[in-house]
Amino acid sequence: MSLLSAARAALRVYAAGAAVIVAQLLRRCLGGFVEPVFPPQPERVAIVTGGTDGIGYATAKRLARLGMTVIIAGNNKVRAQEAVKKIKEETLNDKVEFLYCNLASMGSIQQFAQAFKKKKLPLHVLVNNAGVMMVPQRTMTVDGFEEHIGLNYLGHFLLTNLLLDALKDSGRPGCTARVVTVSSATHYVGELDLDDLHSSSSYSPHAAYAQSKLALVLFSYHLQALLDAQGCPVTANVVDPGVVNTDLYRHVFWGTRLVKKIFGWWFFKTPDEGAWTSVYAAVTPELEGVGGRYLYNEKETKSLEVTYDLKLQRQLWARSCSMTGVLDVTQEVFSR
Ligand SMILES: NC(=O)c1ccc[n+]([C@@H]2O[C@H](COP(=O)([O-])OP(=O)(O)OC[C@H]3O[C@@H](n4cnc5c(N)ncnc54)[C@H](O)[C@@H]3O)[C@@H](O)[C@H]2O)c1
Repeated sequence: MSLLSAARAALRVYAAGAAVIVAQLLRRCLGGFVEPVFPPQPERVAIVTGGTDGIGYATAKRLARLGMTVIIAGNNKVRAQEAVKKIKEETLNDKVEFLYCNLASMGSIQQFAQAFKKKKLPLHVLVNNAGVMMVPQRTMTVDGFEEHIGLNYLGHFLLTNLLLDALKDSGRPGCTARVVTVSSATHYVGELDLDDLHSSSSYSPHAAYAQSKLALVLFSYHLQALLDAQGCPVTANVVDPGVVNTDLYRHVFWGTRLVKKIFGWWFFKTPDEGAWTSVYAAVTPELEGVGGRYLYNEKETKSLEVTYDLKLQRQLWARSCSMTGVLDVTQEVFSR
């Protein structure tokens, strides 16, 4: 990627963020964000990736408050112990635990899935939330994938596929299991380079992040199409949390970090507000049996036009299967 294209990618990502911030500011001025109310979910089990911090922590806490059994999947044991203790204390729900899962390692994801299955628990909700943003230097995962596409996208692709049988076994018509995947408004400015998903020819942290978030939208839509074709009681939706005051911004330009520090309380959503759409997708009766939607501020909205391109969805799915060793059943399922 030339210097010019990298600058263009950065400008596009910042413009996407700025547009969301203006919309959030307007909403704050016009009455703010109204906390949604959800029904209790005492019998249901959820996994939340990246549930130790930020939006994931707020999501895990809200699900625990609704009475769910919550498993936090993450790669930071110390943060996880604190998070589990705090959630238990604040929600008075003891059914919260941590299971180690480094999404930047396919081996670790496989071990996580095995450890979860050993527990013989059902699985009703999988929240694919963890992520990294704008890592300055091109960094590789354990398996040699560029970190944004490897962790944010391929990690969740593999995890979801490994847990799909548990979700299918736990869902029932009228009470479907749900896959909730956290994307971002940056997907609107993302470009998918199927010939160079790992940015090996040149690297832009902004383009790499936006690409990973675009891939997650395409993934969710194709997953829903496969689930529909198989008649499975599982839905897959994708959520956009808005611009949220978390540590995700640790790598952004220092000027942006300064603005966030001073005005974050006003411009940004709180992590709790940022979690509402994930929780909505995970539990609201309004979405019973409804999948393949892009959700923002607890409402359906349109994602980038190219995300509805069925051929691109299939191509990305096939490429992801070959990179992660997942069996691609697309052809078989659609030719039945
Ligand atoms: N904060 C925002 O404004 C914003 C906007 C749009 C989308 N998002 C998305 O929301 C999600 C949560 O982000 P956040 O803002 O809460 O950021 P955060 O940095 O507070 O949390 C990210 C979480 O991901 C986990 N994680 C990172 N690397 C991991 C790995 N290798 N294995 C397992 N877990 C790992 C971290 O431990 C942490 O719990 C991300 O997918 C992000 O892209 C955030």
